Amino acid sequence: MSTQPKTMYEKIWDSHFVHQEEGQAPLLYVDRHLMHEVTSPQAFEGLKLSGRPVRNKHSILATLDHCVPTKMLDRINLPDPIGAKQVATMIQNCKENDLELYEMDSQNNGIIHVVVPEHGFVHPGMVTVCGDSHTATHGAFGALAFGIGTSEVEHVMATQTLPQMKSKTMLVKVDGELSPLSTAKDIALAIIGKIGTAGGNGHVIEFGGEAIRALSMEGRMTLCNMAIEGGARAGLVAPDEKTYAFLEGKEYAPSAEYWDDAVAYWKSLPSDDGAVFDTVVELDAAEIAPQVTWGTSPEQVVAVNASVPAPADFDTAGKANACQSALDYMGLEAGTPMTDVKVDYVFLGSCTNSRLEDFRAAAAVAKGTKVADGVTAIAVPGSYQVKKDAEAEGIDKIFMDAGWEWREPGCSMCLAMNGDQLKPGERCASTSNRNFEGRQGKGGRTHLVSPAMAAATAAAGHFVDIRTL
Ligand SMILES: CC(C)[C@H](C(=O)O)[C@@H](O)C(=O)O
Ligand code: SF4
Repeated sequence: MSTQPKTMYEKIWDSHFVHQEEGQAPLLYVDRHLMHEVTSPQAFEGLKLSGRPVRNKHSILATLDHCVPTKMLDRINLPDPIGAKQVATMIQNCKENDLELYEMDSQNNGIIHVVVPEHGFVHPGMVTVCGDSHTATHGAFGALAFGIGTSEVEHVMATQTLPQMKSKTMLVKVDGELSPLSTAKDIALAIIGKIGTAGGNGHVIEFGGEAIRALSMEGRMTLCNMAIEGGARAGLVAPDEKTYAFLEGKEYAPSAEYWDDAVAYWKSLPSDDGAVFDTVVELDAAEIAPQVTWGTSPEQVVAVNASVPAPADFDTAGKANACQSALDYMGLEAGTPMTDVKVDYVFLGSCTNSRLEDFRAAAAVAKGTKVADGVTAIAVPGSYQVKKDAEAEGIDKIFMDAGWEWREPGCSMCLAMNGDQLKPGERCASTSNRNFEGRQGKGGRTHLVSPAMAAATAAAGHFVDIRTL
């Protein structure tokens, strides 16, 4: 019997396909359902109105992250009434449905895409959904993980399935060796710079190649987190020894009794030799310099030693116009070296770059420095676990000695929903994933960078080519 070689996406798809009604989207089985306070209230409401119970409460893990202030006193008494309502509603909904929720004062609390891996909740081969676009993060484990809308959240809660059209497959192959000062964040930005924010439309991306295999699990999470910014439905990295080692012993990982069977199954998941992808993109890791975005879309990105581009540098009228409007919004002049661009704020955090590895990389650069005059720098761990681990290594002290603020976990200044935000016109070096207009506060200007780049920027007051430090 000859079997057609399959991609990892096709294998996960086939093993989760439940049914397809004539003329309708296929139904996929959902293994894991992640939740936060912003996108679930109407779903619970709908479920209640239709008198349906949650089908499998063990498939759900919830946290509070988006509306959560990162200053301790504000967490005790939430200053924003809308955020307070979302938080209270989430607590109530989880109580009523007997769901596990990492409340604000729990040592498990943090950003959903940071706490879920910490507990080993998502395993290779699982279909994982959440009412949040950065669910793609969990593709780092070789899980098919993607964001869904609120009505779909209700559908999954009620049925444990999701109507879903099959995506095309894209292989992004990054071979060669990354320079020690470039990171997974730089790979992600370089890929988006190459394919554009619509480049992955309609596709699930599998990241492969030597440079991806060489990444830590944290690095793979950073990369998959940003797959969505390249337009893809999801990002995937094949599971390997690093994946198994990361999961082993974690609370929701398979127990010792089932471990060998689980690993044997996970080993069957990587794309077969000869599997055909609809699209293939190749990059050379050695050519990826530390990146910094200059515009209002993640594809508007350059190497830190380059200059702000001009509309004439782009080959389509659409891109030239987008360049001009980005320059206007960002208050930048074409031709300015990126390293001359001064910042007011530095944000180290978000589900892209707020894990221990990110804090170590930033602390290595921040150590012995002082935040430049006029700059505010905040370090926001992705979870209490990260905070605790970082503090055990003295990382909090390194940042505070350098004049940074050391905060409680949450989405924080990744998006302006919790009190952490820029004032109009302020410019920020940010380790998050989106630099859209107003993303970090109305009129705020965001430049996306890696953690080490953020730390160097805080000390200098302007962007720095960390390769010259
Ligand atoms: C609030 C939520 C729906 C949103 C998302 O889907 O990504 C947020 O997490 C973001 O990063 O913009
Ligand atoms: S940290 Fe940012 S990108 Fe991640 S879930 Fe929160 S708001 Fe979304």
